[in-house]
Amino acid sequence: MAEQAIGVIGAGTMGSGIAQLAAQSGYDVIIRDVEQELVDEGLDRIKENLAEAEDREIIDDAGATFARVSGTTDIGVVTDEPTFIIEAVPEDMDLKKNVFEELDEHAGPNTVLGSNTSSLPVTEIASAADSPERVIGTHFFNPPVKMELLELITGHHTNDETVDRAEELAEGLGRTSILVDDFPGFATSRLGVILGMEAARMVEQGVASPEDIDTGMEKGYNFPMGPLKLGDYNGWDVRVEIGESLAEELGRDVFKPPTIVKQMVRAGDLGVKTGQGFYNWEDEQ
Ligand SMILES: NC(=O)c1ccc[n+]([C@@H]2O[C@H](COP(=O)([O-])OP(=O)(O)OC[C@H]3O[C@@H](n4cnc5c(N)ncnc54)[C@H](O)[C@@H]3O)[C@@H](O)[C@H]2O)c1
Repeated sequence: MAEQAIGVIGAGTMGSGIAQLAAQSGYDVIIRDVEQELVDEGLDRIKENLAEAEDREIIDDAGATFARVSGTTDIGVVTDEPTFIIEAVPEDMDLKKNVFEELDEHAGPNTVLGSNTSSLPVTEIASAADSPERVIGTHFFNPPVKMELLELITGHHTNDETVDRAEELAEGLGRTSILVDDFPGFATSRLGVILGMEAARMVEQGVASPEDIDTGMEKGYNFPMGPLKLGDYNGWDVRVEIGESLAEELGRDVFKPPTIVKQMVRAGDLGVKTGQGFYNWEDEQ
């Protein structure tokens, strides 16, 4: 089934980014948040980003693209037309389960339900739905319009049709998809977090400067961006949270954040978003 309309739950950073990507790819999109003000903020962000994309000649007509996007606070409206709905509410299991219970109740039987979780078990999120076979992890990267990967995560009950529909959607959105089983850290965070934590441990031990460690990986291993710079972009608070949860789930110390990272987080040096991480980003604010 080719999707015509996409529903997005949550109009925050990722929800608005996914909605923008879908609109740019030719889909009609309806985005839902809990308050009208939040819906409007999400829509404004999409409108601004589309105008910028037009200025940079990435799209032809920002107005026509934005006309494909609408917003609502009503669960009945967001589940009315779309046959693929992507949840992008905060990373909280109870919240996500409530959303999936509600979506499962309202959405028609042909609707696939995707979760943009970056670390929570998809199987547990899906357990809130009466039809867990139509639930799949659809993990986009930030910002969704620029990052080409879509990590698809199959829960214990996810069926083949759901996987096919998610892979078709990835193609429709111009993303490259990978298919991953529901293991802690999926395929990307599991490797990415180790690299970031180990690079930070190397700074702590005085092995080399952040610049030299990153340059080593960029020039020697052909990484487009070194692990410390990437951690600054992701935010070390988010990295610490994922690292600690993976250390516990997988029972491996290599995921544990070193003291230098914990101290940076305590001091509020989270990376690009606060202007300081392993690098200074004040000029980029
Ligand atoms: N930010 C990132 O870099 C990133 C990258 C990949 C994945 N993710 C994942 O994406 C998800 C969303 O993250 P975010 O950064 O966009 O969060 P965010 O806080 O920017 O946005 C979440 C939005 O969801 C809304 N919301 C809460 N409950 C809702 C409900 N019941 N119905 C509709 N909307 C509701 C909130 O009001 C908020 O506007 C999380 O699971 C996160 O782990 C984030």
